[in-house]
Amino acid sequence: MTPITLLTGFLGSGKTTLLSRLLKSNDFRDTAVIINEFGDVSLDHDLVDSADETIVTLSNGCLCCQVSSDLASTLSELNRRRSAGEITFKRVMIETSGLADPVPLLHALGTDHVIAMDFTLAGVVTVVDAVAGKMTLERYGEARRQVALADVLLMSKVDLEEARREETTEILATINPAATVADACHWDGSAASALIASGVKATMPRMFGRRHSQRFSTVTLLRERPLPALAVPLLLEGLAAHLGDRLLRLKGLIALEEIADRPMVVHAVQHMVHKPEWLDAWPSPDRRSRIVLIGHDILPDWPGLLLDAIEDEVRDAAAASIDRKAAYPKAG
Ligand SMILES: Nc1nc2c(ncn2[C@@H]2O[C@H](COP(=O)(O)OP(=O)(O)OP(=O)(O)O)[C@@H](O)[C@H]2O)c(=O)[nH]1
Repeated sequence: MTPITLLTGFLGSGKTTLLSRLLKSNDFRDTAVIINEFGDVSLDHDLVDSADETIVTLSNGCLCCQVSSDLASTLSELNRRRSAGEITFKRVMIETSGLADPVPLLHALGTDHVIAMDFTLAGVVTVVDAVAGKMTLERYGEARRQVALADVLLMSKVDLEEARREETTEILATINPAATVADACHWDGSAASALIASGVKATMPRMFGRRHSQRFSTVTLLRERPLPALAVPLLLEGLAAHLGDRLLRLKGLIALEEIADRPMVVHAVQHMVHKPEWLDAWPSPDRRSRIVLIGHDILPDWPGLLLDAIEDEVRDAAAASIDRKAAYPKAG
């Protein structure tokens, strides 16, 4: 039987960051990964630095809404490829979308006979963002269910605001007192392997009604032409100022005019914009900038129009500055 670990946690809590780190450890070699993203353009696959052939992306929707068919067929296909000698793996990690309700996923893992023939649930790991955690848990039922069903709760971002640790620990204890709580940054490959080896089983939940407490939507911005660097902070500021609480998550892989060979990675989680990072190289031949926004009540065309306006303004300002320099009389 191949153990499956469910890695869950609300939007931007740090699932992909944890997964990337685990996959680099020796204990986690031979892991097949299924990544589910909410938007129709997937970025996490590009941000997890690991062997491509054992990573499967399920985008265009939330796994919990179409669970039994998609999950069973993905796991069957991984199994078929392993039997055919095309890939090897000893365990499976499923990174759910940040909006996934784990209940139908756990139900499918426990009851689907196709899955049950070869796979067994080894535990649920839920990442909780210590900075945004309190507000998220108060507002979103999805986040509370992810915490309630965890075997292990991993707190991320305590390095950003250590003062939130106690408050978040108390809230987690009220929702799920039985779970082990640890810091995400200290949770390494051997701790994860120990969980899998111990065979911790999430209690099989009863299926219950409404999966998403609100209507969430995604907006994707795609741009063929690299963006001027100054457009990026202006876009992030503009989105934050106008969307406020309606913007839950933004992530992007951006081609900049000034640094063409290395894509910039931007993340924002609710009101917090994380420091941008640069990948060493483009992960695929697709060099378009792609920015995904997830939230509610976002007019679908508006972020694109804002980006166009900012891009025009930045280019006009750069052109005007060049004109001014040319018109300035040279000394001597
Ligand atoms: N300082 C700090 N930043 C973190 C930590 N964990 C994650 N981040 C940052 O938080 C942002 C979101 O992290 P991801 O790993 O992409 O979050 P995710 O849960 O996979 O996001 P979704 O897939 O959109 O739900 C990134 O900028 C990470 O670098 C942490 O423990 N400390």
